[in-house]
Amino acid sequence: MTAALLELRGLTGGYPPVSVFRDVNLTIKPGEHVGFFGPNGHGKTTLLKTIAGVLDPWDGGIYFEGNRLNAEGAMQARVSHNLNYDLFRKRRIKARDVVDAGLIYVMQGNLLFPEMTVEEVLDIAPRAARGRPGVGQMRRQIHDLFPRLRERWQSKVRYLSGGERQMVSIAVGLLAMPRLLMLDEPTLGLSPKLRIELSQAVQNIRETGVPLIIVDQNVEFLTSLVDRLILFDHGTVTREIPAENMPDHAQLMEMMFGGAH
Ligand SMILES: Nc1ncnc2c1ncn2[C@@H]1O[C@H](COP(=O)(O)OP(=O)(O)OP(=O)(O)O)[C@@H](O)[C@H]1O
Repeated sequence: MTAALLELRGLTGGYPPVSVFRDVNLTIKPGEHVGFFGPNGHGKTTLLKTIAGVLDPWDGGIYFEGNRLNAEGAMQARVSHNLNYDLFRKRRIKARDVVDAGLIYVMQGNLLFPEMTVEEVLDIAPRAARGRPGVGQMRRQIHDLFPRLRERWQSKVRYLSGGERQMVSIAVGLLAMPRLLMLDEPTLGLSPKLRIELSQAVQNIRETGVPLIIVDQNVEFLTSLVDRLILFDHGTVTREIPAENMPDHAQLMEMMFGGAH
C-alpha cells in the first residue's frame, strides 16, 4: 500500500466559537491532483487555511508524508469571550512547520506587494524554500511554465491584470518547492481568455509532477485538471468522484443541488 501524501483524520475547525467544517476525513496519494467544489461559504477556504497552519485546527489530525503537523488532542474551549484568547493560547499548528514540510498554500486574491516588479517578487520568493534543492532550476522553469510573465518581467505588480497576478502568486508558491501545492480559487474574477491561459499554466505545473489541491468554482477549469473531485457541502465531504466519472457543469449542479438551481 502506498503511504498517503496528506491525510486528514476527523479534522474539525472554524472561527471560534463557530465551527465551519466537521470531522473531515480525506487521503491524498502521492502524485494525485485533487479538486474541491462546493457552494460559496461552506468552508473550503477555511479547511485549506487550517491545513496550511494559518488557522488552528480544533480537533483531529493533519498528517503529511506520515508526520503529524498539528498538536494531539482537542482545542480547549474558550474560557471567556472577553479575553483575547489568541494571546494566551499556544498554537496547535505552526504555518512555518507546514511550509518547511513542503505543503504550500496559494491564498485566494492578490496578496503581492504592488510596487515590486515581477522579477523582484520572484527574486525574494525562493527565501521561503531556505535552500531546498532544485529552487534554482525552478526559478529558470518559471519562464516556461508562465510564458505570459516573460513579457511582464519588469512590470510592477500594480500594473498586472488579475490573471497575471494569479500567475505570479502561483509562481511564488512554486518557488517554495512544494511537495503539495494548494490553490484557492485561482480563476476568481478572471476573464474566459485569462482562465484558459491560467489553465494551461496549471496544466504545465501538473506535468512537472507537483501534486495539487485546487479549490475553484469553475467546473470546466477544475475537472480538466484533477484526477479526483471532492464535493464539499456544509463543512463536510459529501462525495468523491474519480476522473473516469468526471461530471460536466449541469451534472455537477444536479448532484449538488438536485433540481433547485
Ligand atoms: N475571518 C473570519 N471570521 C469569521 N468567520 C469567517 C471568517 N472567514 C470566513 N468566515 C465564515 O466561515 C464560513 C466559511 O467560509 P469559507 O471562506 O471557508 O467558505 P468557502 O467555501 O471557501 O467559500 P468561498 O468559495 O466563497 O470562498 C462562512 O460562513 C464565512 O462567513
